[in-house]
Amino acid sequence: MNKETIKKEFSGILLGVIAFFYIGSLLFYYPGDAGHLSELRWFEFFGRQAMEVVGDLKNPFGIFGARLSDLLICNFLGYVSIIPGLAIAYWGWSMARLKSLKPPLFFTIYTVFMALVLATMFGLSTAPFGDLMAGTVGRMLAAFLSTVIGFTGAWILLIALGVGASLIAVRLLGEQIRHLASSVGGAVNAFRARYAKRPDERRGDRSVAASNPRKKRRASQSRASDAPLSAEVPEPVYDDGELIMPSSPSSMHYVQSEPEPVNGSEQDDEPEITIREAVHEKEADLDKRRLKVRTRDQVPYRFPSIDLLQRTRDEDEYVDQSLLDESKNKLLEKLRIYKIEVLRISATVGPRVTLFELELAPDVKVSKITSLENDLAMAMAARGIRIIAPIPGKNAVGVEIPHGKPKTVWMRSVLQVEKFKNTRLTLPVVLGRTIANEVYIDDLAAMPHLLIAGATGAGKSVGINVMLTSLLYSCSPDKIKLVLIDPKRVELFHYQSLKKHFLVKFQGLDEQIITEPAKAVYALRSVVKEMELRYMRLEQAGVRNIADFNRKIPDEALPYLVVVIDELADLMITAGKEVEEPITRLAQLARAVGIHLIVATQRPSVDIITGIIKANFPARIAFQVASKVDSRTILDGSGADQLLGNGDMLYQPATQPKPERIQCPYISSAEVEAITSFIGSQDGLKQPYELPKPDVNEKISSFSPGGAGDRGARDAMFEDAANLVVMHQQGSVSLLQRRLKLGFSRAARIMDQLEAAAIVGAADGSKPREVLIDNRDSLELLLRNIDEE
Ligand SMILES: Nc1ncnc2c1ncn2[C@@H]1O[C@H](COP(=O)(O)OP(=O)(O)OP(=O)(O)O)[C@@H](O)[C@H]1O
Repeated sequence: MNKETIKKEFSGILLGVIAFFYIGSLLFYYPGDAGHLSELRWFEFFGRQAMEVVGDLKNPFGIFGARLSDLLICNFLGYVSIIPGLAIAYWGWSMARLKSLKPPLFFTIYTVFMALVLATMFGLSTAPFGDLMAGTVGRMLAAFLSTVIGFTGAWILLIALGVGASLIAVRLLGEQIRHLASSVGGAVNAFRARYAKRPDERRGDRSVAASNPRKKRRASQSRASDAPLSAEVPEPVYDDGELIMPSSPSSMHYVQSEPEPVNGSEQDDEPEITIREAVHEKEADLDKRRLKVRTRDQVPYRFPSIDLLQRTRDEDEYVDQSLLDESKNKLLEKLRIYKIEVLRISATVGPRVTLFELELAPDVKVSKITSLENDLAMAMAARGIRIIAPIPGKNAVGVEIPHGKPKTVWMRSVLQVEKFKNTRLTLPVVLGRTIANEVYIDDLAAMPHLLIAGATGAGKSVGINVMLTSLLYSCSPDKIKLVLIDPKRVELFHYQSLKKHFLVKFQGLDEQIITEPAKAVYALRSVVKEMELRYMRLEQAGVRNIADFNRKIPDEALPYLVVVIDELADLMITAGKEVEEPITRLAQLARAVGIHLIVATQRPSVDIITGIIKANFPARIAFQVASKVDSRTILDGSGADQLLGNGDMLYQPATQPKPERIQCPYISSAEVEAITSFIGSQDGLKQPYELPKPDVNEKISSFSPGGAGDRGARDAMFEDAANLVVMHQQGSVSLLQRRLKLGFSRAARIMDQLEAAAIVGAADGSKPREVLIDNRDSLELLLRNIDEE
């Protein structure tokens, strides 16, 4: 339990005690106590006289209780003053259960309002208890209303106000009230179930549990299997150690329907669920930073204000316990059928899915649970179930289950955080919120290129807009330039307004956003040429990368180039190799000179995302895809086929073993337009950033450095092979065969060339060769040096 939780629980308990004291004092109000209190001054609680007075008081809550009740009942709202005491209790409950504090706030307003209405009603009545119920304030309000709108008018108005307020309260608080009722009901049922058992049964349970807690669980499992219902449940069948799904429809029936508890103790055996607290990102006003800057050519530039993004209401953090319990029960029920014993369970409620972390009994094989993915999805009648077995770095298995209350993550909310405002990343791109509600920001410069795939409508274009918007909010036009290639013609046209600030200009082309495949090839070759020229400049300056160059010669600082291709398939179908070659070249070499690619496709098939493209894009995002095969193509594993669409995504950074589930924020076209128009309305830069003309006649691969000093003899795949070997740190011929789809003799020949270029060591029998180059930066330098020899 962390400090924050302890603090909240303590405040909750304190408020509960205050509510008890408040309500109790008023309930035990005794009119005669006022006479005794008049002997004391109002602040006198101690001393001999106070002790004597306490002895005479009838109110069991002492001097303070008697005074409080006298003040509120006689001078304020009479007995009706008790009602706001319920709100204090509700505050306490919400605090202790770590719930959102909005419902208690509504409830407080409602109870105070209703207390005023009821007190006035009692003030209007002529009943003998009217005075005590209404108090002075109630009487005054009643007198005022009956004077202004008459006796009948006052009643009509008060009834209308009371009914109206109650209807609004039921709308706003209905779910919470139901939940509160179900929590109380659940506790009562559990209590009744326990004590409904015969005393000898209870004794039996206790003795089993006392001797061995695990036996207790087994005992209840065997009781469950003795019940008539379990006759319908087929035993899971194993074939050669593999679990086979039971085919009997009756098993489905059993799972779908709520199983009758066999007896009261069935519920007791379920592990308690711990709800993990969501991460509370520290908010920060993005507009409270230096918004006005001067570009290098002394043109004033103003960053877009955060107010250009819609001010959307924060969604409630309220965790619907009943939905959570429902999912947990279904999950545990299913696992119980397959005899998978769970020791502990915790839940993290994310924007779209809940992650249940299950700690399994030591004798349960992890593979047993992974094989249940489809089965669980069917049992829960839900899409989007994903099993992470095990969760990296944890002694637990994760099961992600969509919850019934999906929340939209808004762009504004992910940018207005301290993490983004104070980021030190070179090219910060916000990707969304994790299941723990944390804002996930990554550095495009470190990725260093990003491949995005997802079925149509899954959220790729929104995702690209989110990334570009993050860059526009964090980088000035001096720092980044954009190369936008949009074969679909409709996705990136809003960025046309950035032409005077962020879009590059291609020599020989009029457009700044490229839409035709032939021009896309030209544009990509221009970028390759730019890369070559940048390498030359880096070399002249004697530095290794763009960051060092910009530090060394700030007056000639090079901007980072972000190349976005929204939709690769359209280009690959029409231009094939001509597109693949420059993309591969850039992906392999461009990082050091500050050129980064974001490539998206809705067709993650092997003819679009070729082995060579994939090998050079270690960071990948998968939105929802149609099939497991597509998921494997993009992520090398399943999972993306189980996503929910609308920005639900898996991000696989180059440095992590397993992808992370993130909900991409939503940004509308209108918001993108507002931002780009705002930038476009400012004075443009004096000089556009111009990319050089490509050497159209020269084949792209002519930039390939080869091995052994003999350029002509080098294989065309030499450089790809070098990158692959360095990336995997494994000098094996079979790796080249597999990843580059080469025959053995060609792969072996390339391996010899790599040895001649001192990229790998000499052959040592059947062992993989030693890789002599540690990282891609060193490889890039080496390749350039060999090329010049
Ligand atoms: N992060 C998100 N949050 C909420 N809704 C989203 C999100 N992303 C996308 N959507 C919804 O899905 C719709 C389609 O999204 P988008 O245009 O990004 O899909 P796409 O993958 O680019 O499709 P296509 O490949 O056909 O262009 C959006 O109009 C929006 O309604």
